[in-house]
Amino acid sequence: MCITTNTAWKNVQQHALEMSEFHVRDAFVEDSERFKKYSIHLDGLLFDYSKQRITKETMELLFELAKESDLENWRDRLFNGERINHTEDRSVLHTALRDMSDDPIYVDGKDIKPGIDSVLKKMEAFIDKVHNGDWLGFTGKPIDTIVNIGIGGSDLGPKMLYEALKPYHIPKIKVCFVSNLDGADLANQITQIDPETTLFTIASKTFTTLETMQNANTARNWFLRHTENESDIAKHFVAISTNAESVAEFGIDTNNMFEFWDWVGGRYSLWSAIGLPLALGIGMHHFNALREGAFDIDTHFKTSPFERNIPVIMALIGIWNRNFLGAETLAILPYDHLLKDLPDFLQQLGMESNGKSVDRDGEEIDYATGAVVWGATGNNGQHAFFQLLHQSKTLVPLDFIGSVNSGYSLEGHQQKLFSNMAAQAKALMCGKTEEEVTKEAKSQHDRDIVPYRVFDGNVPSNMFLFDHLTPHSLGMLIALYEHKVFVQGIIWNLNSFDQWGVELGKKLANEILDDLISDENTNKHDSSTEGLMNYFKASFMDKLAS
Ligand SMILES: O=P(O)(O)OC[C@H]1O[C@](O)(CO)[C@@H](O)[C@@H]1O
Repeated sequence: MCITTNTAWKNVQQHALEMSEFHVRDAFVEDSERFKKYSIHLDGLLFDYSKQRITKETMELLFELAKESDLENWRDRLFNGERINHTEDRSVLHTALRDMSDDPIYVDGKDIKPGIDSVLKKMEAFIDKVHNGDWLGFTGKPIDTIVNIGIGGSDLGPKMLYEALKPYHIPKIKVCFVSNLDGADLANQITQIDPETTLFTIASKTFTTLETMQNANTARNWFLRHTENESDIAKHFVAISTNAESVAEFGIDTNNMFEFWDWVGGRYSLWSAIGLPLALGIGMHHFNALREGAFDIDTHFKTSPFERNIPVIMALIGIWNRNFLGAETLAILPYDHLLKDLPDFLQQLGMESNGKSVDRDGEEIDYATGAVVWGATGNNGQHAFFQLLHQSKTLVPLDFIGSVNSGYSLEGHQQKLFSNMAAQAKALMCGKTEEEVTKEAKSQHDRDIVPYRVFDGNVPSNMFLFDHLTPHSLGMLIALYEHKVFVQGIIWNLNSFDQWGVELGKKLANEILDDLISDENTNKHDSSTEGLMNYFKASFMDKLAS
């Protein structure tokens, strides 16, 4: 099935040509109701998409596109646990992990809800023990530091949320995250922790990931340098995985393993036991509030008509910008310091899911898919990269994310922060015409530099404005993006839940490592790689020798 030959796709394409002269600034002048028409208020969240380059007709055509892709049916298949991740032959059921209803959810004829509940209960009991000081380290001291070792989906979500929920931190527990294979990451953490009071959570769906296994082994060796008794590992290492066999092989008692399942994708796993370090850091009740926020969005996604369905609208606007206006990237700009790691999290979610070039049927596609997702806290970005957003010829759609109220009460900050976010969105939309700049000129110099001060504007943005940043609202936010990515995958006719593109590099890294540590020159690789390896070998040996 080639989606670009479908009627709905062609209609949007034709419409995009007709929209070439459209400017959002003018659309607001022509329609005083525009903000109201293109914003949705849902449970403490204002989603405003009025600054997108869209009209009523654009949205109607995009909704048609969604219908033509059979989205409703795919949505049901997702929630019902069908094996829609066909290349890995798996269901995709992260939504089951936060399902607060009493309804069963079946995989292979078996209700998975009791298993989910049992792991949640195990997490809760464990967290209680740690928080109450009943889980003791090898010298009898209670645990006060958690070090999570994991990477990708086994790191980014819990880490981002732990930072984002700083006002909710349990004061006596500190949670750190180690992900990078570079020894600098673990080494820096190790200098700050006490083996007697530290608990390592080794988080890996597969329990084979090179980075995580290397860091976990190094952590275990470091720990064993402080105790003679190997059985003390049980008091300081727990595992979060789907792979009990490898966990046992590593030396962690499987009683200290928090299980999850192959129907949870890595980048969608924070709702599972992968959330354990987060729940240890903020408390199980706040972790549950996060799950509830996501469940509310699942319900919204399942039941709202497309015209009022936030993730569907987010997805369609993303497709409009990517495929019909030619935008190659999407910038995520949190105007909330605590959300500084959100762009990294959304980067994996969007790019690992939809960075594909064959469709569900394995056919090469001729249209653009996942945008490059990037970003940083908006206020800092203003003084770094916003120049390009305002005045270059590259179109960069933006998602602004902020909250009305802050978890901190420093006077004067919050209103100024909001003013900056609103000002940037406005400047990017309205721009500044030559006429306006000329009118303001007071001197000959001012008149000479008019062209440098003109802004085209018309830069499309979404605004996500929360009343408060809470576990519940963050659960909503993440679920919105998850479903957005899902909808886009359906319209692009992709499998959003595999990630074969990361395999080749992993395999080659192992091959290169084998050759790097061998004394012989194998000359197996291309000459560029050989050149690099030889340079590394020579310099590395020199260092060891010196
Ligand atoms: O949890 P694991 O199995 O260690 O995998 C970590 C990450 O590695 C990836 O497989 C990509 O390399 C991600 O999809 C995943 O989140």
